[in-house]
Amino acid sequence: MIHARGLTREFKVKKETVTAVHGIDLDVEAGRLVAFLGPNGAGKSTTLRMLTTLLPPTSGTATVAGHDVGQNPAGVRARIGYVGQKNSAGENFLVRDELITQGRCYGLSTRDAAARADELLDLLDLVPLARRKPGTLSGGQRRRLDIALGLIHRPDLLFLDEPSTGLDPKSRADIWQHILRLRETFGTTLFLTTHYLEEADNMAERVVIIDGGKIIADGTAERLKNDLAGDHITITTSTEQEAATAARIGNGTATGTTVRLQVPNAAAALPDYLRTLDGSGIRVTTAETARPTLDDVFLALTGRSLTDDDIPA
Ligand SMILES: Nc1ncnc2c1ncn2[C@@H]1O[C@H](COP(=O)(O)OP(=O)(O)OP(=O)(O)O)[C@@H](O)[C@H]1O
Repeated sequence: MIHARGLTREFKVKKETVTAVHGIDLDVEAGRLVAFLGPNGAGKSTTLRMLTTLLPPTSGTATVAGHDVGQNPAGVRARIGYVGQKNSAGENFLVRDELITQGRCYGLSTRDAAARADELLDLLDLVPLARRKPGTLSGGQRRRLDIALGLIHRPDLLFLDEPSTGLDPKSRADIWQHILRLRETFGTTLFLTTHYLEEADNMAERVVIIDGGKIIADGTAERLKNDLAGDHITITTSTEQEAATAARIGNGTATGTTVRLQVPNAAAALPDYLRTLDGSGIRVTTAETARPTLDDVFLALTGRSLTDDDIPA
């Protein structure tokens, strides 16, 4: 569904050249749900804009939904949907009429556009709001309308830029339910950016991480966490001196009386570690194990946290 090779985009800023995206290779199979993650300025939006034909690449190629983005941008646009961060509905028409107008813009007959609008209103639980103006909808309802607008022409592939950002936790969960439902119903391939690592971890089948314009990790969240981050053991001791010794024994780090170690399998390693500490006369007051997060993956790869800059956790 997406095949990109050496995709690169440079921007000239005064006399300097900023390479926003640097030689990306990417293949996404039909029907997948892929989360595209990275810190601010990593190159996510620029990649999305190239794949959706909004921005020409400086070099490299991309075939999206069967068409080359450079040679046949109209062909690409006919087969993809794009839900940006800004609301795409206008203010003048009622919700259902917005959808019908969008369908007409894509060349559907009025009858087809109306049938499709009704199908999407139903799928996205917008039926009770069909006769309201978009300006009167809540943030979550508006986001659902944006998704419906992106789907009006039955695209094979839907790009979503931060679909859940700015919504309260309940609306975020609700948007995800709808995203999963539309995938089940239409088999649409979904490629989305998100700052919410937990959502990417729980929902996406595949996670692609970009940093400095380059893809630095690509795989299932489970595989990335197992291969690149590993589990954690955290213990506390009675004194800071004991913590320092326990950290040395376990090859970990001590902060005050807390010791943290990274191990491949924490549940298996913890009993041995506790026995060793006991043998060295160290009194452990608490012990716990934790599975890694996608942030641990990013930290292992770059030495930085994905949540360092103003990204919500
Ligand atoms: N039109 C432009 N002119 C100059 N530089 C740009 C332009 N668009 C993007 N950049 C730069 O390219 C880099 C990548 O930006 P991009 O918007 O793709 O990042 P992002 O990962 O989407 O970030 P965010 O999460 O903050 O939206 C950044 O350094 C940005 O400043």
